[in-house]
Amino acid sequence: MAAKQRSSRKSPGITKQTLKADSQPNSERETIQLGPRIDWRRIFTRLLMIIGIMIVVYFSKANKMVPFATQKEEISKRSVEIGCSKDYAEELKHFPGCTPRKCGRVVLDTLVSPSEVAALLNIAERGLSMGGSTGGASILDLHSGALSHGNAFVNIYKLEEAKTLFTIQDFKIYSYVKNKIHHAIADHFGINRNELYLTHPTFFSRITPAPPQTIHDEYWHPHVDKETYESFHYTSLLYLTDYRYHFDGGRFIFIDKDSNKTVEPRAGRVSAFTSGSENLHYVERVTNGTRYAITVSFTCDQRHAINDPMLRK
Ligand SMILES: O=C(O)CCC(=O)C(=O)O
Ligand SMILES: [Fe+2]
Repeated sequence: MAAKQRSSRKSPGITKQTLKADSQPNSERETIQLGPRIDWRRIFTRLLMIIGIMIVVYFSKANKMVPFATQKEEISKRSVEIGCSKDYAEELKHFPGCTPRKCGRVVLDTLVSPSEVAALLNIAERGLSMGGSTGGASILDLHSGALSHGNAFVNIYKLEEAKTLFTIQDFKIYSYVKNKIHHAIADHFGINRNELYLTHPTFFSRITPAPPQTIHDEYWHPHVDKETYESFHYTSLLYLTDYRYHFDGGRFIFIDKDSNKTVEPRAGRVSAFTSGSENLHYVERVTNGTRYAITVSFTCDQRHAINDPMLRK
């Protein structure tokens, strides 16, 4: 009876031979067990722990912020080359002299002078004072006239009160700086400048911490410029205010596999990069102050070229 009870309680790892041995005296029974028992529970727990550690290491690496350009340093030129994504395959056939073959990023802090930055910031402030988004992100596009206004856009050139807002000098400086950026991009990426064109949208941006009201206020989503704006081949940003002095948050972040790379806005800093998925990026939410920048965009496709803006009477 006792033996029967024991056999009904048998557990994994106990062999026929052990059961037979049950009938032996206690001291002998212990030594007769066959081989070590496999503790599956322990193995499973260890495995879970290892997987957990691997996940933590992976994500901590992916979220690690490595500065590419801090606000404090003045960088005459800093660049990094990155393998081009496949995004350009088709365009390489159509625009061989312009489509990126050498992809990457470049930061130039001395291309645009402080007085040019001051003049451009002044244009942005004047223009945006005529409108502005109810949410945190406002734009002013001098080419099309688009100006954020409440939860929508108006044409600044149709606003009576904006008729005398801009001068010829404003447009001159805007085009002059744009041309410098155009040349610098062509030089850096080794392409023919005559086959590279300014494209839409090229615009001033103003970002504040105000809560978003529409999708246009949500600038912080990771994106690829070439997907958001189809015509883009090269994106550049000219920052007009300084990270940590004029605003908090608002750093530009490249999302790379190994770690993220940050570009801290600095007045006069030009940050240019190829617009494909090799340069997935986002802008951190601005938590304090006001951030001003200009997005200056370039295409290799002449059908998407835009002209310099002109004073309208
Ligand atoms: O303002 C910036 O730093 C970047 C904005 C941006 O990513 C965009 O307009 O696509
Ligand atoms: Fe972007």
